[in-house]
This record gives sequence, structure tokens and C-alpha cells, in this order.
Amino acid sequence: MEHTQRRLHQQYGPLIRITPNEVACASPEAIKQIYRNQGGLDKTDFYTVWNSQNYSKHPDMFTAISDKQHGERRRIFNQVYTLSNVLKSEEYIDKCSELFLKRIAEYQDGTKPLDLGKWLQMYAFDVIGELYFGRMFGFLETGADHGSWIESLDLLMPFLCMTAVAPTYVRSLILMSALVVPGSLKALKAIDNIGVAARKCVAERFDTASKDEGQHRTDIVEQLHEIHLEKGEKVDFQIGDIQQEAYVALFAGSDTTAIAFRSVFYHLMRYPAVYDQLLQEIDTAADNGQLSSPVKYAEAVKLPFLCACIKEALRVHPGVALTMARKAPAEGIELCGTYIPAGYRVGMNGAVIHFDKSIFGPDADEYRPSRWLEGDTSTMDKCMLQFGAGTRTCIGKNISLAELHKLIPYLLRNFKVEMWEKDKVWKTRNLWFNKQVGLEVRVTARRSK
Ligand code: HEM
Repeated sequence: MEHTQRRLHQQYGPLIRITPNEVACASPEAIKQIYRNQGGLDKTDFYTVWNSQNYSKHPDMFTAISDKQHGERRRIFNQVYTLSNVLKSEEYIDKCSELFLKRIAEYQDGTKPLDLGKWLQMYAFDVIGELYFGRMFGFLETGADHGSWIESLDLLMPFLCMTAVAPTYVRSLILMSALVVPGSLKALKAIDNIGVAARKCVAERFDTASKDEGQHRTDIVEQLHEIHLEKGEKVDFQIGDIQQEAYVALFAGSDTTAIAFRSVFYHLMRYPAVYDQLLQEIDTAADNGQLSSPVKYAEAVKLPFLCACIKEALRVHPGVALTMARKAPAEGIELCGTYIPAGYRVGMNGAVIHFDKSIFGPDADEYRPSRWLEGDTSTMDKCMLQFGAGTRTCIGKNISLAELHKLIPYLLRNFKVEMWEKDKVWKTRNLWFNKQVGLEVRVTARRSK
């Protein structure tokens, strides 16, 4: 999809009509018009299909349509997702990282490939477990798909994405068809599986908290619970709202982060000179006593080439790779000199904007991390949509950024990672989340831990 959209923009210019009532825009200047920092445009009903769980009478942050309502709700718990707050739980991310390394060490005799893509998703899930519920779910411990959650996400994404991009009037037909089409029925069951899991995880968390008399960790569910106790009545933040946050985390917190990890490792393996340069930076820092084991976030962000490799991987392969649609406001909106009347949908796709040569340079199609180290990069930064933009920027980005910056140098310091089949190209499937398959690797120990 993203390849087609890039080609169409090349052929027809920065504005293309992708459905009878939706216009995709590829002009970087339009980012601040569509994704405003204040008074944002409302989302479209593309989003409503992604949460049908009825946890709360309020929508979750991702599916909330009205920007005003979204702002009011997000203010209630935004603080929980700040970087400084996420980093208060850094030691628990480390616990997951240590277990992750221990588990992949089991593959270092080189007799069988390690499905790094799958293990990274299991890692991302267990980090969500630690951060939200004070314990890993057990993906890394068992090396298996706990509760079939990964399988469930893989089943539900095609169904929900197809429903979300379908015209509004066709949706009920798609939903009804699920009763007779076996694949769709499986998808509905998969949605239910994640929905039930979120309720269960929160209930179990409360159960543990009631037994351990205040000795429990202040994980995210605990913090949300405190918000409920302190001002739940005043702002109407109830247990259902906590379950809803847990649901979004299970839904949005593992696939996206794993996609980002896969992109970093895939590109490093395909560009050995970049891999070597990064390794040199990591080893020098470690040899100079500037890297702990596991690596601290504050240490990782002082490694410029590491940060550049991560950013470049998110540029060439953003996790969300469809147009993030918004409603044109009542007064209409002028984009690229064309007036778009109210009622139309307008949006941009990170996987299009990130390849704009006027912003990222003539070699924008290439993976080249050092572009982020050459002079003033503020214009490029403003055109990065990997976490969305404006009032609806990703609430979980600090969780993912902490995972990425911490795990990558820790892993590379300890293991050499190579493609199992040299030059094998990954396969990607763009269903809103642009997930990759085929990241089988050989790992070899670099040093004893
Ligand atoms: C590398 C990892 C991630 C990527 C690439 C990513 C990407 C995005 C993008 C592009 C958006 C904007 C969507 C739009 O405007 O239509 C978004 C929003 C959102 N993401 Fe993420 N995300 C990541 C991780 C997470 C995590 C870990 C969580 C939760 C634990 C999360 C929860 C959300 C929520 C709730 C929203 C809606 C925010 C709002 O409108 O206030 N994401 N994400």
C-alpha cells in the first residue's frame, strides 16, 4: 500500500483522492495544518472500529473522535506516560532485557535459527506486563505465545483494518459476514481474547494489591488506580477506564514496538558498515565505563550514532503506514493551494512523508543513519510522523523509545547478530501496523556476560 501511495504521489502530485471522500496529502508543509498542536482536527470513523469492548462510556485515546473530548480525557492520566515516569520503572525493563539475553543465548551454538522478530515481540509484551501489571506475562520465560495473544493480534488486524478502511455503510455487512465466514469469526474471537485478557490482568493486579498490604510496586495500573481513587468521581475515571488503558497497551504496545526493533536490526544486518560503526560506538563507550549492563536510558541517548540508527529505522519503516485520517473542519481547509470542503477526510502517511527528498535529501530512499548527524536536523525531525503528530501523538512512545534505546546496545554488546539466510529480504504486510515477517538470525556470543 505505502509503495503504491508513494508512486501515485510521484505521478499525480502532493494531493491524491484515495476514496470518494478522502484526500491523502504528501506535502510536509501540511503537517502542522492537519495535525495541529492546539485545536486539532477531529478523527474520522476509521478509528472507531478498533475498540468495541465497552469498558467505559468514554472512548480510549486512540479511537476518540472529538479532539476536544480527547484532550479532556488525556489530561487525566497523561502524566503516567511521561518519560521521567516511565524511567522510574527502568529496573523492570532491565529485568526483561536480562531474561531476553539469557533466552537468546540458548541459540548461540548456531545449530538452529533464532526468530528474532518473534522474540522481540515477546520481549515487548513482557515489558508491557512489567510496566502495567508489575510482572512479566511469561512470554520470555516459556518462549511461547502466552494466551495466544500474538496470534490473536495477527488474526484481528486484517479484519479490523479491512473494516476501518471500508465505507461506513458497508461495515455492518462486514461484521454480519463474520458470523458465517470462518476467518472473520476467528478474528472476532481474537478481539474478544485480547478484550478478556485486559479485564483479567487488571482484576489479577487488584487482587495481588489487596493481599500484599501496600508492598506492591507503583506500576501503571497502580498509578491509574490512584487517579481513580483521588479524583475518579470528579473526572469520571472508573475501573473500566483502567481496563481500557490496559486493553490499548495490549493492543498497541507490542506489535508497534516489535516492528521498530525489527527495522533497526534488519537494516543493521543489511548494512554491515553501519553495523560496524554502531558497534564501535557501543564498545568504546563500554570500554570507557560509560555503559552499564544492562544499558541505562540516560547512557544510551548519549550515543549519537545509536540514536541515528533508531531514528533512521523508524523513518524508512514507520510502524503505522496508512493515512492517519482527520475530518476537514467546518470552514474547510486549504491544502497545497486546493480548497477541501468540510466533510472530506484528509490525512498523511508517514511512510510517504518520510521519503520526501526536499526534506530528507536526494538519497531519502536510502537507509543512511548518518543523515541525522549532519548539521541542523530540526526540519527532518518536524517531518517525522512515526509516532503521529500534534494533539494525537502516540501516548506510549516513551515506553517504546526506552525499550529501543536500552535493549539494542545491550544486545549488540553481547551478541553478534547475522541474517540466517544472507541477503534474505523480509516480507511486510501493511494492515495499519506494517508488520514484517522473516527475521531469522544467527547469534554468536561476543563476550561472556
Ligand atoms: C514504536 C512503537 C510505537 C509506534 C511506532 C506507535 C505509533 C503511533 C502512531 C503513529 C500514533 C498516531 C495515530 C494517529 O494519529 O492516527 C499512535 C497513537 C497512539 N499510540 Fe502508539 N506507537 C507505538 C507504541 C505505543 C505504545 C507502547 C502504546 C501503549 C502502551 C501506544 C499507544 C498509543 C495510543 C493510546 C495512541 C493514541 C494517542 C492519542 O491520540 O492520544 N503506542 N501511536
